[in-house]
Amino acid sequence: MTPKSSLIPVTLLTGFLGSGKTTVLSHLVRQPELADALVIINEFGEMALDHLLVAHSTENLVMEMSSGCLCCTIRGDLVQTLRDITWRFSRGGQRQFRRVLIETTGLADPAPIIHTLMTHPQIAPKYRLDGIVTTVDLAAGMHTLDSHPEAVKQAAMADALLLTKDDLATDAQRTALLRRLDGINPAAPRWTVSNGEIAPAKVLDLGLFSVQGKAPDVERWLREEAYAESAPHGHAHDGLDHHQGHHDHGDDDRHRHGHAHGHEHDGHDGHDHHDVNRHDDHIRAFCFAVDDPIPEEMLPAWLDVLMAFVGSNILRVKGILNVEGHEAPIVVHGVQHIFHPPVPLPAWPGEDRRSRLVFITRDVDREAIEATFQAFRQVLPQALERAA
Ligand SMILES: Nc1nc2c(ncn2[C@@H]2O[C@H](COP(=O)(O)OP(=O)(O)OP(=O)(O)O)[C@@H](O)[C@H]2O)c(=O)[nH]1
Repeated sequence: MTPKSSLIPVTLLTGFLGSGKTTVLSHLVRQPELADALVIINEFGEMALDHLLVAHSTENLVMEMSSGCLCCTIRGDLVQTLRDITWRFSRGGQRQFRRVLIETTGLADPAPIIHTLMTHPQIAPKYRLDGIVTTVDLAAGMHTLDSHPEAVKQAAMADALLLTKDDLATDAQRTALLRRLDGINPAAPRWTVSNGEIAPAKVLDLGLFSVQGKAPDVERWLREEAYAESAPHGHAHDGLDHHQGHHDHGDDDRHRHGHAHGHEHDGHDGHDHHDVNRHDDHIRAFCFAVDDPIPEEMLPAWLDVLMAFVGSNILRVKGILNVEGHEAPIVVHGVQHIFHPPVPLPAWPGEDRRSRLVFITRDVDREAIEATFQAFRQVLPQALERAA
């Protein structure tokens, strides 16, 4: 099997129509860190004029023009392109790029593209998803999220959020949007981006594995603390720790968006943290931890049932698991009903040996997920005993 770190990392740049993807891309491709990147623009319908800007700045560019059914053709074209580029962009048998950046059409649901990367028999063995980067327009974002569920999904699935057009946003727009993003995606770092200017390091190597083969940074990847409740919560008697919902805003620079208002002042302005779902985005973000090691036979059974019944509404799940009989942790990562094969890590990243899973779902509450977990935990030993 190819080691994870040697697969070609793919960054997905998504965001609603006009939210600033191409502007970000035009900036990124000019940076030396991206000299070894191949850019695929997955455009639907008419080519936007501003894409020519990108085309002038790099030779490593593939334009895909799709028409037909949005999700089917985009997926098919992408498979074709990802298959072809390894020989199209090779010289003397050497591949001329080390990473891929895909700009998706603003209307696309990112899930099918991610599934292709994770499961397609010719793609999954060569590529790995490095991260989903989503642009959100600070001025028009609220309206877009209200009107387009796919834009909510793009924001919910992101590993990093790029907040664009700060110069056009009023304080009220900015505050309202940031608060809404707290509910949709509390863990993704947010960066304010003016006219596309973003440091490549903020959008690359967002996955567990880096191009340089560095040790995986599980804490940064999981960001479990971002899901912690603002009010302290006692340790639950059922062996699960419950965290739901909201940013602690940290004291790192992940939220450095250049404004002291709003985002940092949550909880002091009359809104409590339950308010974050008031727009009825149906999005839930939560984490739960399990104290005791999980029986090995329980894990696939539980995940299978969960995925079968609510998989399409589990937008993202990431976890580090303590599995019985394993010294080191096992990492899992899923998008909707598709799970990456579990990856064993060489060692625990810190003292905390609990299993921790973070979920971003649509209309699936923490309680439902925990109830299935508890049910499996109680029923499985009995079932195994009976079968013996
Ligand atoms: N004022 C302002 N305009 C911006 C900024 N970033 C991008 N724009 C403008 O917003 C418009 C849309 O930006 P694009 O980068 O084309 O957006 P896109 O998401 O690629 O759009 P589609 O390809 O249509 O999905 C362009 O006219 C940009 O010049 C910004 O920070 N401030």
